[in-house]
Amino acid sequence: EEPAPTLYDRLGKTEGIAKIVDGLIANVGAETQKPGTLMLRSHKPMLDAVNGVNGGAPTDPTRLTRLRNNFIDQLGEATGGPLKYKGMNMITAHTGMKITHNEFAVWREQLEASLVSNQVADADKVALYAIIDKMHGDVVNR
Ligand code: HEM
Repeated sequence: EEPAPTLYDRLGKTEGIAKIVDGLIANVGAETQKPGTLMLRSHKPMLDAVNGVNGGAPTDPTRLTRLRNNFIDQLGEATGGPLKYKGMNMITAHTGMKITHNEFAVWREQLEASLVSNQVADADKVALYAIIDKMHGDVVNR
């Protein structure tokens, strides 16, 4: 008998998780362009490194790609897939950003919009949010 599909399988394996992460990144990127947005503050150092400042050369053009690939690995591992997260732990990755609960909530709305556009089933969203929300304390107020 076949083993029950894991959350990793139900999300569409690495390809499905990559689409979710790319949707999140696109949504957060669009959010950082809005006037008065909460999301620019925490993301500005990374965006400056990727885009360069005042027409200057980027100092770290692959920084966002590394975050993307690390996030895919992290979710691919945490949902029961064969991927292995090799990035920083969540406390270290977010220390110094002083992310507020409110900023976390906006980021979570960007994730929600990606889950909706990728047609993730409600039960799978609940399972994914259980993973995400467990990390709230490691990400917020660091
Ligand atoms: C549970 C929720 C979250 C998870 C799972 C998560 C995951 C990650 C991961 C895997 C990295 C890359 C670490 C590395 O490359 O070693 C990262 C970096 C980052 N996170 Fe998060 N994150 C979360 C919430 C947030 C929130 C709410 C914000 C801001 C509103 C945020 C902003 C950032 C930024 C700006 C970086 C890039 C660091 C840099 O390269 O400068 N994260 N996050």
